[in-house]
Amino acid sequence: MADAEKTDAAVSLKGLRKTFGEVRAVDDLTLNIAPGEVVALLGPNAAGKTTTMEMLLGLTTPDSGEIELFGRSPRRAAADGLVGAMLQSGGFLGEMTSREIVQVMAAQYPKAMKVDDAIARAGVTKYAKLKYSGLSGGQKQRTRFAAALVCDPDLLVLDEPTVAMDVQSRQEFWAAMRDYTTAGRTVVFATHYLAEAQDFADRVVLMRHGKIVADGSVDAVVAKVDGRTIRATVEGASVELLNALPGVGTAQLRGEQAELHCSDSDAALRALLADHPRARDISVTAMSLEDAFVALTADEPVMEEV
Ligand SMILES: Nc1ncnc2c1ncn2[C@@H]1O[C@H](COP(=O)(O)OP(=O)(O)OP(=O)(O)O)[C@@H](O)[C@H]1O
Repeated sequence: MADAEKTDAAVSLKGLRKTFGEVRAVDDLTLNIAPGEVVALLGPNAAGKTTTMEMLLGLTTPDSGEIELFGRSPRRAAADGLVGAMLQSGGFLGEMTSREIVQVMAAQYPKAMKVDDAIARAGVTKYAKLKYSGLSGGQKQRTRFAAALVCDPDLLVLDEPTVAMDVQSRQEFWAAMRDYTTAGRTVVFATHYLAEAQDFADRVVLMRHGKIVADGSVDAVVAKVDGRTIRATVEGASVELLNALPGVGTAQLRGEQAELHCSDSDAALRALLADHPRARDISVTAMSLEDAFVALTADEPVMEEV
């Protein structure tokens, strides 16, 4: 990205590296996020998502590289109330009520929103007077959300925000987030729920081994992986032979259920039917975000036989 554009970025990460002993958690990562973008950080376990977010927030120091949030250092941006965060690590004092927790956060910022507004937006009102230690996992998550929101930040950083929430809580959470982002705020969130990325993010950044392997809209990321998926019930097939079919990239076989990720699904289907004329329940589908995720983050071609 050009320098002129970079200074306008909500988030600018340049050449970030972080190692823990032998592990390269984040490996030369460069990423610019414009104000108003909602970005999902995706990747398998240990891809480096949390480490990236912790560096972005100034909680971990990179070995090398540069970080700017709205043209400021992460600590300056946080002190100025520009950033709200909801992380997996760290907790609150169990003896405090949700309301007290949000109040304490609000007291740190001169331009914080009203405590009751943050509590209402995060859906905490009903149990705001209960002690944090007695809350369910999902209620704790919502309290953290209220605490992140109360400084009325321009940038929200959320690490697996809905992890302990039930389906209804999750829906309410994303509805609250939509309200928040319609005002043009920037959000970076990590999730293992690809549907959340699909429904909510303008842009997905897919990480693997500390590097970015795909970056763009869901459609653009899915389009990075050629082809379609053929699913069929096939008797007497072997995964090696399915993998050897023309047009097949990777094949999985679970019992008689074959799943072929294809670069040329027409050629693959013709060959499959030639070899297995009794193949049945055949479907051919375009790649999903999940297919693209697997294809782009797998260490080895997926070859499973059960
Ligand atoms: N404080 C630490 N000490 C040692 N190793 C660490 C530390 N923090 C992270 N790592 C390692 O760095 C790598 C990246 O971890 P990170 O938590 O950033 O991944 P992640 O993508 O957030 O994973 P997950 O989806 O499981 O939350 C992992 O191999 C992890 O074990």
